[in-house]
Amino acid sequence: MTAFKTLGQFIIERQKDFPYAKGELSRLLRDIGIAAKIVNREINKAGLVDILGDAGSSNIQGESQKKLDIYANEQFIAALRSGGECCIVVSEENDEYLVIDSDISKEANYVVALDPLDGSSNIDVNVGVGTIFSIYRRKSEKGKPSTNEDVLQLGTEQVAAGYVIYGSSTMLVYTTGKGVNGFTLDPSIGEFCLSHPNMTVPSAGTIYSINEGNYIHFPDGVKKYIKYCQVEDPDTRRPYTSRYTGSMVADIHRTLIKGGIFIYPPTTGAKKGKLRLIYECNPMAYIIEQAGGKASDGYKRIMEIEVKELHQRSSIFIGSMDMVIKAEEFMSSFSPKLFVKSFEGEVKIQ
Ligand SMILES: O=P(O)(O)OC[C@H]1O[C@](O)(COP(=O)(O)O)[C@@H](O)[C@@H]1O
Ligand SMILES: [Mg+2]
Ligand SMILES: [Mg+2]
Repeated sequence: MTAFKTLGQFIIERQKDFPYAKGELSRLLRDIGIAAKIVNREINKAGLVDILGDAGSSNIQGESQKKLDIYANEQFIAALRSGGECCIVVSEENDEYLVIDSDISKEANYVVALDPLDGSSNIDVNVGVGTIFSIYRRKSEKGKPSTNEDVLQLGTEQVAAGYVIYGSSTMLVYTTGKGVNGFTLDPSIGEFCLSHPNMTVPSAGTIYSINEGNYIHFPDGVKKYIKYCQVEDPDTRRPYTSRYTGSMVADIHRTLIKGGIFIYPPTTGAKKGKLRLIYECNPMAYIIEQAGGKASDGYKRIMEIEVKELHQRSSIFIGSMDMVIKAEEFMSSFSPKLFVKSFEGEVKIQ
């Protein structure tokens, strides 16, 4: 019987990659793993406990919050608070950033950005959902008040990022800038075990993932790229197949393993796309880049996009290197940046 390395063992072992490490990041990743297990337990019995459906409140983005959004948010914040390695939390479900004011956290080094429950529209229908996290070092001095500088950092400043997918099995996938590793939760021992070491995304794939229901609102570059994916051409293994779950975590996880491209473009209703830069696009971009793939807004590298607001949105083209490059070519040919700037007006002309 193969003895699998647990997440805890792996984290400690990998600490040697960071000569000056004092174990803070290791403990922080441990805390995230604990919260993921607690949320997983509730998701697994969602239909039996009062955790499905709307919470009756909405977040700053005007989205109605699901009970599981709130529950997951509370569990992750509680685990980060009791673990003591996190001083600030940015969450999709909190309008402002949260300063963790416990004594031990005042001396903490790390800022955590969270999408506590990703794929909320799929909760009640038992389709895979997830949690996304991103970790930064604080910029403000320890013990001093936190500032916007702490939370509005470029994606390139991430020290770690990851996601949990609550699917047919529950997995935690993360990077600290030295490759990507995946751990599967073994419910019989309550441990995440290393099941997918050194994950890499194939440079080419045959799957494209986009909500085609918004087709008429897409910029020409995206419309043309979709047409390109659907053309018969065996040499380039086209037509590609279409897969879209409505949960970014599930679509990115499939893309990481099988290759492909996931696109959430600007639309007339959302000129900057829908997904949030700090706790959805940047962490996923870090993981996919660390796995050998690419992530941009159709023009610019996601992790170099200036962060001005907590819940700032960005369009995203992410996945296999060759496919993202091809999609970017279509964007620059048919939706040059200037064009997109005045996108709303153009729709009427198209
Ligand atoms: O229904 P749409 O517009 O295609 O949007 C689906 C996208 O929205 C999201 O559900 C947004 O995330 P949240 O569920 O965390 O708000 C993504 O997971 C998913 O990729
Ligand atoms: Mg999300
Ligand atoms: Mg969410």
